[in-house]
Amino acid sequence: MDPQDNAGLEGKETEPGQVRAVTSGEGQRKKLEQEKLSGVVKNVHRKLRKKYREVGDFDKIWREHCEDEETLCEYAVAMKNLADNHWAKSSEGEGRIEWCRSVCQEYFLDGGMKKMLEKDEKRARLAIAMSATPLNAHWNSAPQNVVNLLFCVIPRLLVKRMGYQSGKIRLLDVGSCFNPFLKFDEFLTVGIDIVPAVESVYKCDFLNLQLQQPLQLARDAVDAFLKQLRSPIDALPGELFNVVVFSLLLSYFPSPYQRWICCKKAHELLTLNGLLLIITPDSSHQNRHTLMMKSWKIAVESLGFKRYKYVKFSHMHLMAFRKVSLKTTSDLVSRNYPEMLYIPQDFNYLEEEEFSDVLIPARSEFEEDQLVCSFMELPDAPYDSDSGESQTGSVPVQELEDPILLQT
Ligand SMILES: C[S@@+](CC[C@H](N)C(=O)[O-])C[C@H]1O[C@@H](n2cnc3c(N)ncnc32)[C@H](O)[C@@H]1O
Repeated sequence: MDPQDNAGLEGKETEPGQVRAVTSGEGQRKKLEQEKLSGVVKNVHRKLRKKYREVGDFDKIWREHCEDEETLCEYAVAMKNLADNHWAKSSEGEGRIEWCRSVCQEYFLDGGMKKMLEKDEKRARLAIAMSATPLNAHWNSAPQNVVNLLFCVIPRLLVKRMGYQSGKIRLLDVGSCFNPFLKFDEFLTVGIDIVPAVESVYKCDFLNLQLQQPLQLARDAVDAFLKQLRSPIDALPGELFNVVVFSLLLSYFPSPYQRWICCKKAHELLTLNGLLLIITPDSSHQNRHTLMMKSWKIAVESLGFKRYKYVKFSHMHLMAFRKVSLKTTSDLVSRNYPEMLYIPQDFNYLEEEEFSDVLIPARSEFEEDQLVCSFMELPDAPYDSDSGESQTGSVPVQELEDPILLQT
């Protein structure tokens, strides 16, 4: 052993109960390796952004990017190495995957979705009752067809449209890289990536994925369809998945428009009441980008989602959105929703630190707040939970967990 390695001992567990001495030399080597690997990843993102700023034509630079196999392979190897040897031990690394898993468990398996549906149903009943019965009218005098609608038709529709009822949760992991969800039994996982780092991930460019008509098949047949998929995937039927995951995917793209396209595709690929899970890196403190996250919420909800959970880890934001409507809002153009999916790096001409402890603030907080305020002048999306919930005085648990909502 290198004598230098004995300097500055750190404790590290090897087997339960046994503590091995690890040298600061080893720690230093690991740190350097991690820096080198995240440097590879960051460089790819930077280059893509730089090219986008210079050339402007995203389709062209994306084609060239996807053809640059050497760079992409280096990226995939670096990501896998980070995941296997560095992030796995940190709460953030494994934490984001565990968070996705626990949200899905609570929602699909422990009654979360049912609760949300009951809430939706109550709201729908109330809305119909308000519009169909004269003010102060007694329930007994409501016309028979309204009663029928309220108590027979809507509940049946809701059950039919639950999307997930039993069996494995069908999960699409976009930008999967090393297929972190494959190990969980409750999921039927489909991992896709432009450069898979492991064999179980299918090669697929999500931005150019063609969407087809939904399959009209029973659950088992849909599961069988997913199990027989082969690389590369160029097209998929709509309404196929119960969950779509974008873990550290959206910040890969240099413009908000590509992030928007991804969210729109996720909406089409999800069954009604399915979940879109978005994780995006941000090492600044919890409140630094509150308005940016509010802006994302409005943009994503305009597609027919409703935010269900939000949490901030030290280095990332984690959001869960439910698909609550088959339609997206019709007023997409005038409100410019795609632009609302911005990240600080979009404006940052000096390069930034994405996965590090400190995000270099290129714009002052004042400048950033000004920019976001221009978005905030827009009225809230139709499914804004802030307004509805607080009026009734009932504060559901998931809203309490949502620091952004509490602040606003
Ligand atoms: C930062 S890595 C995240 C990997 C993994 N999801 C995680 O959380 O650690 C981003 C991944 O997205 C992939 N990716 C980027 N654009 C994509 C696209 N259009 N379609 C599919 N995958 C894409 C990249 O190849 C890369 O593996």
